[in-house]
Amino acid sequence: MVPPILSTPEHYLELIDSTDTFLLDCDGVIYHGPVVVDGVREVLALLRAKGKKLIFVTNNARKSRAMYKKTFDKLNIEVKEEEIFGSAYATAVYLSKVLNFPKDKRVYVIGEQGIEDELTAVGISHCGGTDPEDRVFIPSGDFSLFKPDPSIGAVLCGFDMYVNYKKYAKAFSYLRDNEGCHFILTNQDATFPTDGTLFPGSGAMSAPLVFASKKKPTIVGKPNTLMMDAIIAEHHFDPKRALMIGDNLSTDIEFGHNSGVRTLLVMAELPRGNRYSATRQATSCPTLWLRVSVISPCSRNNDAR
Ligand SMILES: O=C(O)[C@H](O)[C@H](O)COP(=O)(O)O
Ligand SMILES: [Mg+2]
Repeated sequence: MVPPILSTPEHYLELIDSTDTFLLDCDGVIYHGPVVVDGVREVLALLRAKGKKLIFVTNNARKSRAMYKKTFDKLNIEVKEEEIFGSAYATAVYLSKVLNFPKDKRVYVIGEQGIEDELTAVGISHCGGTDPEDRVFIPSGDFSLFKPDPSIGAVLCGFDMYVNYKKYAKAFSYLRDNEGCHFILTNQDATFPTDGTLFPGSGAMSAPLVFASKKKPTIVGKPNTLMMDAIIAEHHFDPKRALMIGDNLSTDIEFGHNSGVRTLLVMAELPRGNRYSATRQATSCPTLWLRVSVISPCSRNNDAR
């Protein structure tokens, strides 16, 4: 039986032997911004040598799977494109395979290239996103720009460093006027770990739209099981012999618990020496030491919430 805190090599080997599929979070586990966590390459090589299935599960919707593949190559981390499962890809799969999004409708995107590329890849028409027309400030008080567009069948919001009032007002008007317009978030992370600290995440970018529209969005990414359903449909693994490794209690660890998958929480030493709680995400410190707690779904039932 794997103990809750792993402290000996035998504990780690027992954990590895009891797991066929490793679901690995990216930001805060594999890397912190441009810095690869110490020891990651060696651990991934060990798991591959033992014939383990590796799936890289990120809520970060800025990149498509192809873009992530280029990132991993640049960081000299061996990953196949089909092993990458980002929230942009999962959302495109959800729109095409679950919603059967109509071909004569378009998705209005608040987000970046990753979302646009994944929607295009599944044949879904979209607008907004990186369109320079929307990456502008409008003359204060000029609302003449906002015309109805019945072709919009969904508003999709993800990480967008160019978010602005024009984008929010367009998205809001489609949610307000278009009957049955879907409201979807790739994910709702509060913060994003990079550059030695935390910055506003996707959830902080979609919050104004959620607040103004008073609509409850469908959220595809972790901790929601929509993402796990899509991963299992593609990779066919046994959740009971899988392990979700993450740095964020409210996304990664909750994701494992919601899906009946054991979880492994990694934490990080802060540059200033005191330890992060994982809910605030690990930070830039490149050397993560694994003070690991393995929480299995069954033990979760006994956990005090
Ligand atoms: O704000 C976001 O989108 C997320 O914080 C961020 O990208 C998390 O990525 P993950 O830890 O799931 O790889
Ligand atoms: Mg993370």
